[in-house]
Amino acid sequence: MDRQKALHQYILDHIDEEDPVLTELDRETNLKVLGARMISGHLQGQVLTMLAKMIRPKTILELGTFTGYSAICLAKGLPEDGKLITIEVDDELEALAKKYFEKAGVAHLIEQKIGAATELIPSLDQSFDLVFIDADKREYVEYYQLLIDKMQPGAYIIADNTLWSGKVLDKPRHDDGQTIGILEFNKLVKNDDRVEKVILPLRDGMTVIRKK
Ligand SMILES: C[S@@+](CC[C@H](N)C(=O)[O-])C[C@H]1O[C@@H](n2cnc3c(N)ncnc32)[C@H](O)[C@@H]1O
Repeated sequence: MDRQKALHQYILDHIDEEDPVLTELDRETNLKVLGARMISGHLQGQVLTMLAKMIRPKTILELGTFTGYSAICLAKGLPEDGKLITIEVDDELEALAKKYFEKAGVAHLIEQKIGAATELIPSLDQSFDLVFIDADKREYVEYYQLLIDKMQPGAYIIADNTLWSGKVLDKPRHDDGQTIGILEFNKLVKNDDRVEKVILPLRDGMTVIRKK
């Protein structure tokens, strides 16, 4: 085992164990769903739960449900009267995610919406204490622009994959819309004086943004 992998294993050995329901969800996702590597996984999931418990949101919006792993982790930080709305464009994932929301005992806290995030966000007539952006990398800038004005001071956005496998360091090919999207998003956030921001070098990079 190389040193990086050994350290990762050391971390896993010294944090809380994964909820067995999440282990089962991870396994079923890997067996049945294309693109299973997109799932958050134990370390990132645990960080999301911890951040949600620290931020203590009453309302959470997630863009990019996939099979529901991160939604469950975030919902664990909600109070009993809290609510998480999660948006996913692929309707074939809805039933699997719902099954695990029920198994994890958080279904009553979660509302699933099926459709494109940019079309659904404007129809949401509430503000959110925490937003987790994890949908189409080409659209991160648009998601941010649709959401940031509606957010209250002290509200947070967490954006996933902001280091994009290190591709942020290289000049992107002109047809690589995802890398271009992430680069533009990172630049926009860096230059936006309305927010405080930090990039956590966790997994594929996670930016934590706080509205001032
Ligand atoms: C990286 S995965 C999300 C992983 C999930 N948050 C987790 O941690 O398990 C991205 C998801 O966003 C969805 N997606 C892509 N474009 C979208 C869009 N325009 N609107 C809503 N969802 C979208 C994809 O279908 C995919 O399921």
